[in-house]
Amino acid sequence: MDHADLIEAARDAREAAYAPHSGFKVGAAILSEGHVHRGCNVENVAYPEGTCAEAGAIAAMALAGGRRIDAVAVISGGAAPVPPCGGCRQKLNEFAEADVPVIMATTGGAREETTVGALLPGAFGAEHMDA
Ligand SMILES: O=c1ccn([C@H]2C[C@H](O)[C@@H](CO)O2)c(=O)[nH]1
Ligand SMILES: [Zn+2]
Repeated sequence: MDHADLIEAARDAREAAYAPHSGFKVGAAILSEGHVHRGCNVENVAYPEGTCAEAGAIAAMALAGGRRIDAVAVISGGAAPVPPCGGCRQKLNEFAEADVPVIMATTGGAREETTVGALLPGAFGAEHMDA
């Protein structure tokens, strides 16, 4: 499973996005121990209740028993690749090491790559809970 395949999985998930309020469809795919888990954004007329594609993919991973993120791909339809929102950065950090790649793509073919650690420097983690 290379990054191009993970982007294709995210592209497929994006087709299922429910985004009548923003019109902005997003798909995400997580590689976890050889398995791919996908998610799409699901909006709500009560806008804050909408959920991101990344959150959906994390939920799918957890349901399947996955507890480790090895790579993430996110795809959207705008001109520039979209990075995960702040809340999703924290959600990803729960299951990913700092060096885990995050590939951000557009349906038009643009592509950027960063890491979970670069997206959330100084993250609050379990180590901060030590008594
Ligand atoms: O990384 C992102 C950024 C935005 N969105 C969604 C949330 C909302 O439904 C729409 C516009 O913000 O895009 C995601 O799913 N993932
Ligand atoms: Zn988000």
